[in-house]
Amino acid sequence: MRHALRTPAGLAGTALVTLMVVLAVAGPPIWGTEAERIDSAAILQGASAAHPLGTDNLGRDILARVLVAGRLSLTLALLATLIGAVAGTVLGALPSVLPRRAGRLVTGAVNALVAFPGLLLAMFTAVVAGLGARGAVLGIGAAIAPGFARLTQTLAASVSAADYVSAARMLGVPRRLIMTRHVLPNIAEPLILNLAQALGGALLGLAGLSFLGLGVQPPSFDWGRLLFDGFSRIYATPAVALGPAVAVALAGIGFNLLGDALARAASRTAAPMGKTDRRAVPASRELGEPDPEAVLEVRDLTVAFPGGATPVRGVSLTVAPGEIVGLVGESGSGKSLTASAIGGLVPYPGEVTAARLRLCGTDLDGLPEQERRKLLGTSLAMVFQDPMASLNPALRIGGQLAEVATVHRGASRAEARTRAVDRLGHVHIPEPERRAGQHPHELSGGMRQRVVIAMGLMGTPRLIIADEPTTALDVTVQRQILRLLREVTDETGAATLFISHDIAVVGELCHRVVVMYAGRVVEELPVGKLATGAAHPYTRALIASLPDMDTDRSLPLAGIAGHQPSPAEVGAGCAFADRCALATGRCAELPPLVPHGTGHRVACWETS
Ligand SMILES: Nc1ncnc2c1ncn2[C@@H]1O[C@H](COP(=O)(O)OP(=O)(O)OP(=O)(O)O)[C@@H](O)[C@H]1O
Repeated sequence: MRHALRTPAGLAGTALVTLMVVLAVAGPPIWGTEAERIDSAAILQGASAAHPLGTDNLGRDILARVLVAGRLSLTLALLATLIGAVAGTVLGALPSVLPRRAGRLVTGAVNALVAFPGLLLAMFTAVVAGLGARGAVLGIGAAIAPGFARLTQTLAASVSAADYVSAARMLGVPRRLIMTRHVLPNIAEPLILNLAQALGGALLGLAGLSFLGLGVQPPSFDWGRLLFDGFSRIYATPAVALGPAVAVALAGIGFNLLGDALARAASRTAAPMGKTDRRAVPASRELGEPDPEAVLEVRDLTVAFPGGATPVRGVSLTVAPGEIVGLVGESGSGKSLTASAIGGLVPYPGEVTAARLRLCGTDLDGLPEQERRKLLGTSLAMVFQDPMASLNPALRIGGQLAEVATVHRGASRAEARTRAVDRLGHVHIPEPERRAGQHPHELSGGMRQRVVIAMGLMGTPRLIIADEPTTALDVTVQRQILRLLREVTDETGAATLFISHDIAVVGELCHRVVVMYAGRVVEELPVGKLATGAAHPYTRALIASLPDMDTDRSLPLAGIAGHQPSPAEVGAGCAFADRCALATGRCAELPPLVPHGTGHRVACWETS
């Protein structure tokens, strides 16, 4: 930040803004009397030694008036900017809080206002609100608001994709609270930085309105008003108009330069905001027997996006209490979208359909929205890939954990905090009391992931969905987190859906493995059969590509030739056929997922 302010532009901006602020504070007490002193002997004079910028029609010194007018000009600009910023931020935040239809209406209105010329909007509002300083401030505020609204919407949209916002949504935190607690604090910095630039614009705008006679009215005067008064004499005695014009220009340039420098400094130092990694591709169809014991029961789950892409097609799976099921497949096979669909987190305009989607024996589909959120919030814990993105960087660890208990259990703040500290200890975080008072950036990656797991344990989760929870961690920490997941599953009896592209890790941790390819389940088998009993050519190829003790390290690792088709490319038959050595003409028809021994199912014409 300091570095950016030390650039020539930053220094010039800081100097000009400091000068304007000093002028606003010291101007009226020093030159106030001189600015108001009427001198009938010196009416309408040009520049002279006694009056460097001349005098007005009452013989008042224009230089003194310019120096005094700084206070009113800056105060009005500040007011207009604050009004515009607050109104704009509220407008920009509304779509995230309102129901979808009303939200779209507000977004449409903001878009229309952004397209409307700002000065016309200001003049229109100023005239409607009444001539004078109040009308001008409201007018300029109205002209500034759409820009802030658009900025808020854009920034909020980027933060809304963060995992910690998804987690809060899934926990059933009300939208209003998500906005004020998770989104606004994380977009406050760019919004505040934008204020400096907006202030420069407001100064120019207000001067413009006063110059047009729509702003400050006599006997008050700001720079715009002085410009208005001197303009008719500009050809005879230019100094009378140039004085206020230079003041407006310098102030406007100063605030813009400072705003630019601050924004540049922020963009250089800003930590990346949370991101979600959601790619997609097509999948498989099968209806197993209904399982009343299952914690999670998914039948024929499909996620489609407009334009024909269906990255998840007919996925069916169940997870029993205390069971860890691995959902494995290469990048883009639809694993994360399947998890998002279960958690109700598929982003708009994605459409989720399922013949059955049951959590803890309750049909999620038929449940009213509020109850669904409550059930998901209390029974489902989600652990995402990037723990930093899963935690709100602006909140302390303890506060984030406590939110779960206050939202769902109605716990008092003290109770919620005690439980948060207890849960942190439970996931083996040393000095949990101290850690609870820290922010996410003060913790290591592994510790953050433990915090995310602890957050899941704030409720009494029946299902834990861990989406690539160790991908962002180094190997040693990976092991610790995997051990912790196993421990938590054993202790709580929760069902765990463990998503990974790493079949070796899945083989170590899970009881059962579900293999996805291009949006479908192609094989489901007990982990014991993985090494030698896998039947689908894709599963076998995945296992064959794993290096072992006998692998010749001088040769490149074996891979699977070809690439997985994208959701838009998937045809009617087996999506793996193009890469499969066993493929025959029959593979043009979609193979169903059929039993292949105990607890084993496979979708392949050639091996089933
Ligand atoms: N919001 C979206 N709109 C359109 N397509 C999407 C969207 N989100 C995901 N997809 C598509 O869905 C497919 C599956 O994505 P998904 O994230 O579920 O894959 P994945 O198996 O979890 O991959 P990875 O292991 O890389 O996370 C991708 O090909 C992606 O293009």
